[in-house]
Amino acid sequence: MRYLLALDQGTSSSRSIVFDQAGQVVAMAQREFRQIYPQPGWVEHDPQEIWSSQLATVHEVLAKAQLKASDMAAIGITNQRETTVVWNRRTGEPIHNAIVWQDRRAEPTCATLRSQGHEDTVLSKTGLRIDAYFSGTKLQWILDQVPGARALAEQGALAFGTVDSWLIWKLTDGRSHVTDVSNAARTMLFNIHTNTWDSELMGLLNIPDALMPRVLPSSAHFGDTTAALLGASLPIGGVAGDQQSALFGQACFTPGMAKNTYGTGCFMLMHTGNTFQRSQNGLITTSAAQATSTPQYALEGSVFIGGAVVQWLRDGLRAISSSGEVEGLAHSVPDAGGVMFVPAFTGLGAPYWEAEARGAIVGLTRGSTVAHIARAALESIAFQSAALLHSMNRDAVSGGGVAVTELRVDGGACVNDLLMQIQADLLGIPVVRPAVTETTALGAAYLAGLHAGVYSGLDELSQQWRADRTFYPTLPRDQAQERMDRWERAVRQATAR
Ligand SMILES: Nc1ncnc2c1ncn2[C@@H]1O[C@H](COP(=O)(O)OP(=O)(O)O)[C@@H](O)[C@H]1O
Ligand SMILES: O=P(O)(O)OC[C@H](O)CO
Repeated sequence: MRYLLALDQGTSSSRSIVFDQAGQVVAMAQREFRQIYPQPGWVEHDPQEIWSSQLATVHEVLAKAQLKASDMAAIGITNQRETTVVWNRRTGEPIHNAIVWQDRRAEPTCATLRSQGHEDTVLSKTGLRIDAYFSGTKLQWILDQVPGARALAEQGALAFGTVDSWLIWKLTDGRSHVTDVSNAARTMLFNIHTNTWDSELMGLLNIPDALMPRVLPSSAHFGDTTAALLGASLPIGGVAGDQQSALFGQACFTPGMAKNTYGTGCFMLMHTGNTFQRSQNGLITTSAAQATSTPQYALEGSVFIGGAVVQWLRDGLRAISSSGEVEGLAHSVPDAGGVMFVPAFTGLGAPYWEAEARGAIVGLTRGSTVAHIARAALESIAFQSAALLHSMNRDAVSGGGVAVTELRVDGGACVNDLLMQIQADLLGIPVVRPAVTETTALGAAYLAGLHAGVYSGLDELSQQWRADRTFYPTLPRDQAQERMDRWERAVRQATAR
């Protein structure tokens, strides 16, 4: 039996999972690490804690699985995306904390870039909107604000990386400074047509070339771990940003295949094959994980408040004492009784892009109960996701592609059967929950396994994918449309100024 070791470095925890060749979880280990909030709107991580927590989980998972490093055919890495690390090549020391994807400090720089009219250039080359979310302006901030950083960068003394690059540097003791296309695509510095760092964008943000990692397909030889670290040297054969990795782990390899991850927020990605599909409907275009050197693309949209609305019911409203209780409470009423909940706690993401919107609960009557609010909260996750999928379908079909025929789901909230049924009813297509819901880590394991020759190709992986449960739509389409219309009216109320 050949095993694969996946390192899943997420925003709130580092995890490691050992998979067997059939893609089943053998063992898992997880460690949380510190979230650092130096100012409102700023979010940082200590790169050394990212590394030490990740390494601890690797040792722990091997012990739990009762396996040795030498039993692993390869390592796959998947990671929180956009988070930016800069370190000194000689000492290996970071020169600043990692600036996390959620951090908004670079917004003024982005506003300037937008006012200078660079939006179309950025969008056409990178598929992205100009936003502080992406790495480029975070990197620029570090070079401008850390004393001496720019001069060191120009001399070639510093290295930039997203979290995958940082982990690979540590795993290989500085011998590999690399990343993969799906992570590079999140920097706003990478041309996703040519798969190269873009000199015009690098110039626009004033980023010296010498900082940048080498970019490889997502299934490739990224380096070998130092033998002393794990007791044997292991090849790193797969790397992908976590959302693209989940798309891969869900075996969504062809145009029109899509997945939605229901976590704190929701991330929906739809594969568009080797076609760069520019969105007319508020989505972004990104590189999908690439098993070969042929570029692969996806449309992506995110919902800021997904499962987090359930956390708010628990911690803010104190209507439930654990997230799992929401299903029973919402099930205790046949519908939301006309209540609509728009959880725009931090504005609304795609496809609305309403940064100033705030949460609203509308349609309350004297008969409304906390159960109706709980049901409306669950529905809000499904409404926001449906709005994303509708935008994707419009983009895909207008670009000559195909609409989504089933939605594959994962993430912490996909265990909620009621939510999944509401989702299928709104979308009018089956919603499919896989047997293995650790799809993010599985994607990285698959990418590594392909490179190590554990798998023959994508067909084998497609055949390996198994559904746990399929939720079929039961609601007549006109009623689903009427619900979406009421949702859109509620969104307009929440965004009215
Ligand atoms: N049964 C459930 N129904 C709805 N939401 C749930 C349920 N269980 C967990 N959640 C939500 O799922 C989220 C956690 O999912 P997870 O994938 O671990 O998130 P993340 O990776 O973003 O930390 C939380 O916001 C939690 O409220
Ligand atoms: O770490 P996660 O799962 O919250 O994912 C973060 C995303 O990659 C941000 O783009």
